[in-house]
Amino acid sequence: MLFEIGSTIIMGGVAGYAYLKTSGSPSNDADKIQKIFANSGWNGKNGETIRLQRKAKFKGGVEYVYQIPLGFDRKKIESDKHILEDGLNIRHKTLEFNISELLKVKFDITILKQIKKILTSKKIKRKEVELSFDGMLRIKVYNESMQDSYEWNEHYLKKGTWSVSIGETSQGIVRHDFDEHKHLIIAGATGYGKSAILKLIVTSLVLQQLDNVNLHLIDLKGGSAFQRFENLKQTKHFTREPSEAKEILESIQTEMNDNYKNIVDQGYEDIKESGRKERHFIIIDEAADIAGDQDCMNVVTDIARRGRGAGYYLIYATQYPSSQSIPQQTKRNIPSRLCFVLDDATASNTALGQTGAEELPLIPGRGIYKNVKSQVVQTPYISNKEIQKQITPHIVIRPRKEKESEKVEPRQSKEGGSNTFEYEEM
Ligand SMILES: Nc1ncnc2c1ncn2[C@@H]1O[C@H](COP(=O)(O)OP(=O)(O)OP(=O)(O)O)[C@@H](O)[C@H]1O
Repeated sequence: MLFEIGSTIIMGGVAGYAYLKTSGSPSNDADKIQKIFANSGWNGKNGETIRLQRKAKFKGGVEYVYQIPLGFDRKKIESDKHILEDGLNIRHKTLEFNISELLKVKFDITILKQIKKILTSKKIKRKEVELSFDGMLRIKVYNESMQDSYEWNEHYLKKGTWSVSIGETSQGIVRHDFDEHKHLIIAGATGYGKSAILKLIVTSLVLQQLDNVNLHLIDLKGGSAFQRFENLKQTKHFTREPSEAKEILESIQTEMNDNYKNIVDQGYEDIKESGRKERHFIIIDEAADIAGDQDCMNVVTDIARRGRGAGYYLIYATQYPSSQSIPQQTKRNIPSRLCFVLDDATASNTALGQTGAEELPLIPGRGIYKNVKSQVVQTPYISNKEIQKQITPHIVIRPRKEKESEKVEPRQSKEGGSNTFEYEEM
């Protein structure tokens, strides 16, 4: 009996200690935000600071709404958002705390060691912050950070649409709707998820729009990320050679011009209004490799400018964002960006139009998706094995360089059947 009482007191004490040590009341965040702003010199021109107007709880966090003083530089806070996050996390860590683990503690001389081990082995949840401005400054403080990885599964698909799941946040899935926002620029240092998201986009488009999607894959990275898609019936062009890229781009441009003319001649504003179902995706991975070829870049710019009306959408990926690899005119026509971690603020500015990508944590798949607003996302990850499983039914056997006159009736592949292709990623 005495032992039971003793152990209950100890457990209660330990739980309380863990809570006090790691948690704070959410209302303190408002004070902390105010202090962080003051210490960071984020003031208006005459030194006035932000004023809290209201706060409201939402599922997963609290939103603070502030009045901002005149002359307030919002870009500065956006780029230095990490200071806000670090400040909010200094004494405000939450442990994933499970009482059942404490109940397993043995009452011997190692008890303190056991408890310390439990506490230190727990994953610390970091609070994340989202900023937005609509005349007021809105700061959303999330109680939990997003996971480091989200495995892809079929619930990410939105069949029959051009809306592709490209990210997870603690608030849910973020989608890029190609019929709404058209083209997309993807940038990021090597090894942080460019190829992975491109493969996910291609796989999603094929599964969502089997009969309507046309793929033009230009893979200049020297690897084999796109090779598994080469024999899809939806793949109209495929190359890994910069020398072939020009020919392919020019033939796409000719076809786009004809389609555009047809659509406009019939009195429609764009492909969506015309009711046509097919769309074309020109996907260029390592666009920097054709940036020096003015003819190629003229076509790229033309697709970025006029492709939206004809249903020709560009996905333009590079690991070296610079004014040469992403020309100004191309950038102007592609407001949507997905950016993984980059080396410095200059590269982030070029790719995203704002700094911040250089501050992203070094987690593959962690990026900033910028569309109407910019938000940090974790891209869902689809393994090569899963891609193979999903696309195998759509692979056809056909001669490598097929000419119109030589077209053979494609044979459909069966999953696991003799027509399956296996590729090793380089
Ligand atoms: N969204 C993700 N979630 C979890 N892990 C990921 C994600 N994206 C990529 N990875 C991991 O990072 C590795 C590198 O990703 P990926 O090949 O896409 O990088 P990359 O930016 O294309 O690099 P490179 O330019 O060198 O090819 C992958 O093999 C995978 O293990």
